[in-house]
Amino acid sequence: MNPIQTRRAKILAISSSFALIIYLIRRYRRYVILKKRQSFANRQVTTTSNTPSALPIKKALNKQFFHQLRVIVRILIPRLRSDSFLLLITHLATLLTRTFLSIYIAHLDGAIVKSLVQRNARDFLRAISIFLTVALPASFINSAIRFAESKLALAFRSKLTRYAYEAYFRNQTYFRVTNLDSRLLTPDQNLTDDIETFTTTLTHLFSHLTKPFFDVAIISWSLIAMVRQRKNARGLKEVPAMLAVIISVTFMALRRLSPHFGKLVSEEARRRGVLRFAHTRVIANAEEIAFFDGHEVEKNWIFKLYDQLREQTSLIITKKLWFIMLEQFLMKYFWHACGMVFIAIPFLTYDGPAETDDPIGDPLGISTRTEAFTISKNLLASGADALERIISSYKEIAELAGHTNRVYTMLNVFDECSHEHYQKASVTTHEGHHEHALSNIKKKMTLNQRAEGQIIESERDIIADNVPIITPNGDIIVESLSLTITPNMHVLITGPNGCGKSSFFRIVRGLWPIYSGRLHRPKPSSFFLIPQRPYMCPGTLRDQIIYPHTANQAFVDDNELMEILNNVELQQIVQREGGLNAERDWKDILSGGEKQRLGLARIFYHKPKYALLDECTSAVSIDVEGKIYERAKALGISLLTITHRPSLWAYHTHLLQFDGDGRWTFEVLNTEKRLTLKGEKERLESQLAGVPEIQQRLTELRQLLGEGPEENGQNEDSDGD
Ligand SMILES: Nc1ncnc2c1ncn2[C@@H]1O[C@H](COP(=O)(O)OP(=O)(O)OP(=O)(O)O)[C@@H](O)[C@H]1O
Repeated sequence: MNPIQTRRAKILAISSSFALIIYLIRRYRRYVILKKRQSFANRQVTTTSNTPSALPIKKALNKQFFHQLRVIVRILIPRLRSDSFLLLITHLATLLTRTFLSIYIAHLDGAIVKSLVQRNARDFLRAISIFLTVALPASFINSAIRFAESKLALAFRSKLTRYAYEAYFRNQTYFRVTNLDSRLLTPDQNLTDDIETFTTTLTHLFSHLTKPFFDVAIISWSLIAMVRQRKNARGLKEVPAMLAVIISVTFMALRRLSPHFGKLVSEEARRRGVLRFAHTRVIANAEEIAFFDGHEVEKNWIFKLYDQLREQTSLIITKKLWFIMLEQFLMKYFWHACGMVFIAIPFLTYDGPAETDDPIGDPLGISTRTEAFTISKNLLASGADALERIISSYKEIAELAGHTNRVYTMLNVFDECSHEHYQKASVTTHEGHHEHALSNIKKKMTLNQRAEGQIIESERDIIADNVPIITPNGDIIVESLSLTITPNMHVLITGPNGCGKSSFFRIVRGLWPIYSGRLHRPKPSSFFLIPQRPYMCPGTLRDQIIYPHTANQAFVDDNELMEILNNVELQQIVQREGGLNAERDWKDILSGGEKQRLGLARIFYHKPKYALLDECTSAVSIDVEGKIYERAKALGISLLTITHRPSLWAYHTHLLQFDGDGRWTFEVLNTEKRLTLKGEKERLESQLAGVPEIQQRLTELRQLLGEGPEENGQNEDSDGD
């Protein structure tokens, strides 16, 4: 190296180190500021809104992102011999083959140009035929890359979906995430859209990053090999350092100016989920909305949600406009100019002998130079393209961080809910005001407290020992409940609305956690709940009766099924609907009373120890209701009934009464006495109901007779005198 070159290299090294130090200092200052802001924000947030969009993307892109990605990748590729790993290797192989083919084609292109400059028709035809021969496998490889990418995305999606569904349906997690936890607003969207978007983005990014890395490595090696051949050209040795500086400057500029795409797309996905949820609600409640002509309310709400989504999408599009412009300027035009300068260096600084293998046809070596130029230009263009993809994938990585966070949060919430660790935010309005104003609820438990009550499996009895009834929001409905229910009891449960009757069932069945005390109860299959609106599952009439069994698990034949339908006076629908194997949309084609009777048919099929009947005969006529109760009792099923109908009192032996203020009584039910008391109460009520009208008439009569309000007695007295 001559002294000028040495000085130049020193200046370059010092300035690069200086730039690096300044960059590191600025990054550190930025990190400190961000940390301060974050801790301040944490102090401000009172609710536990753990939605992925609330996470700062810078944080998500660092340690947290890599941790989350590692956890998910272990699910995607559980073993080296799994199908997803084999597909990954196939995908890598196609990408690598494509890179080698690109280099080969760049050289072939150079040979074609050289033969043209030399006016050598034979070489030209030979190069063209090789080009066409190579085009065939090259086209296949191009298509194979997409094929392998799509197959890999599908394999990843299937693995993750299977894993998530298993977790979702384990330990009643599907109930817990929506009822006992508030971290996932729309688990349906997490399970479908989010998984799909995540796996597609991941595989796309994988090929978008892997191929450019191969390209850069192999093209650099190719270019270096070409540089080595040009021993007489000056200024080529500085090219790698100059390249490094240009690439770092571009990367730093883009990173600094890049909007927070991860946070932006995560928020967009959240808003999309909320919009879809609103549509689902309209479909589920279409009949009620149509009855009230309430579509204006729904329409306005859905438009509002759509506008919020549109605003977010529009924001992303606008941010992308300026960012892509910057990207294009730096990586297309600026790099192109730099590339041309680098290519020009060996041509302009060459001072060796004439480069030609054909001193007669091309004494100045023009064809060789043109060939070298074409190859270098093609290689540099491919290299620049690869680098552009690596750098521009920064925003895709940021987006991937957003999707990763959503999927990871979903899996984490599923896992925690299945282990009874819940996080529930207090209910707030959009403005952030607390909405809870239940007048009859006296106390509120600290949210997110661990459920420390004991559940002990008993042989037959239900024994509650100081068990509180606490809603998932932390409202204490009953502070302590202690009672014993044995299978020969039939318990009537009454009390005002919202006093905790249905909640008692949820506690007994184990849907809500028990925060203290002890609950002895038989195994869950000993209970069968029939709600006011029984769930009609998809499938045949037979499936409705034996739910949740499937046809394969059914343990009764058709005659017995007809007998069961007879018990609920519903045998006529078999013929009407076309047999036990008829498939219908049962939710829509049956009347309210028929659905309730079909629901009740299930207890005659399953014959549980305890039937939990939650106002499930409100649409059934009183005589049929009575028959059903008698038949169920004859089968030895213990009935726990929530009802407001006195007609059902006669079928029960005990009464559990809540007063709505947290107090309760449990006693033997004396139906006759109770009916007498009720009759007397109703008589007095009807007498009292007439009193205001009598008083009103009396006032009118006094006015007509010209008597003052207090004159009545006195006047009569004076008349008499
Ligand atoms: N999933 C839930 N999350 C939070 N609070 C709930 C939930 N379900 C019910 N609650 C609250 O628990 C209280 C008791 O509800 P429950 O359903 O037990 O009432 P109920 O006595 O059966 O009333 P009704 O006669 O109207 O059916 C109510 O204040 C209700 O708002």
